[in-house]
Amino acid sequence: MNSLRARAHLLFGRRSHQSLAPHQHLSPAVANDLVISTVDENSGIAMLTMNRPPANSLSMEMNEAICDSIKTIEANAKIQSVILSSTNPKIFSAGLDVTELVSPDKDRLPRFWNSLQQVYIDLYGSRLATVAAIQGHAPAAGCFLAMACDYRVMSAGDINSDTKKKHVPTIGLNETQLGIAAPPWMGQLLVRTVGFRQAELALALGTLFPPEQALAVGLVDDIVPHQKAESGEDQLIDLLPSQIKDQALNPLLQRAYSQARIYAKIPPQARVASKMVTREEHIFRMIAKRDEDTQHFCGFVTQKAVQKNLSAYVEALKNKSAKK
Ligand SMILES: CCCCCCCCCCCC/C=C/CC(=O)SCCNC(=O)CCNC(=O)[C@H](O)C(C)(C)COP(=O)(O)OP(=O)(O)OC[C@H]1O[C@@H](n2cnc3c(N)ncnc32)[C@H](O)[C@@H]1OP(=O)(O)O
Repeated sequence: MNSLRARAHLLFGRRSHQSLAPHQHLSPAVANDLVISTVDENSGIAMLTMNRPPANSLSMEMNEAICDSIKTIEANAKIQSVILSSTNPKIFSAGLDVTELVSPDKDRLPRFWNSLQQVYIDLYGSRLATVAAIQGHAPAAGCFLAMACDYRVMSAGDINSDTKKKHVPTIGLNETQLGIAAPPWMGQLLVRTVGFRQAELALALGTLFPPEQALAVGLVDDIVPHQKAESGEDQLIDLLPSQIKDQALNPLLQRAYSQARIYAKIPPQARVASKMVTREEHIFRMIAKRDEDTQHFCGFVTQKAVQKNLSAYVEALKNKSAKK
């Protein structure tokens, strides 16, 4: 147990981040614009709210802001749990910023990929208990963010009171639909989350699961109907950043908060040591294979056929948005 604790300290206590990250960090002020951090030392709970309109897509700067925010919260010994949420009520994260992938700058592309690897190392390997509050869509790397957390709660969707249209969020690794493959470590994370056969099917087909199906395969742990709650807790209200202060009666955030509180009450050494049991080898593998992974990614993405698919995909995204 002692040696396990020592190793837990090595991996989760000291930040691997500082010694490993081959990328520049943003100043906290900039990072705070992209990811808003709020903390409540009394409850031991923090909230990281992604705030990169329009879709919280993951640019290099966004990845760096996520890592910086985790690092800052981890440095506060009073905090044990963190909720990962979004200022956009319809999109948790649209995954990688696809504009990073099309006609990429050859110097930036590997740094961009390193920044995503760092999110894996820092979020999946965090000493904090992490709860994803998935209000809206979470495709591809958006799904990865959720899977890298310890617990996932997802909104069942809602009905627009004006148009009466139903909004149903979806989650999954849809890369094949873009003509690309999920990186091996992201695909393996899906295998560990939903099991081999479900992952094999979902990866090949690029399945985006609506909430009920996501729950059925184990991609999320809980789904929450949208009906507004009758009352909110003061502690949650205090934790919400001003951009989403009006969400105190949102049952999804309330559910995420209650789960964060459950985690915060578990003795941290025991919680962190048990988190290591399932995650340590995968974090170390990423660290060991980081350069190889970056080379594969850059080689794959810059292929002519892949660039053609990605360009067409970005064009279709823009056209879709313009038609609204
Ligand atoms: C040994 C073997 C080695 C093998 C090596 C293999 C290595 C693998 C290499 C490849 C790995 C690549 C990994 C990729 C992972 C990813 O994350 S790729 C990104 C995938 N994301 C998506 O497909 C999501 C695309 N977006 C949507 O589907 C929708 O936007 C939405 C469902 C999220 C939301 O829909 P809606 O609410 O209707 O909004 P929209 O009008 O569509 O979008 C609003 C706005 O946001 C912009 N946007 C959306 N998504 C992105 C994005 N991902 N990146 C950048 N921008 C995005 C969209 O263009 C609109 O913008 P404007 O209003 O036009 O400004």
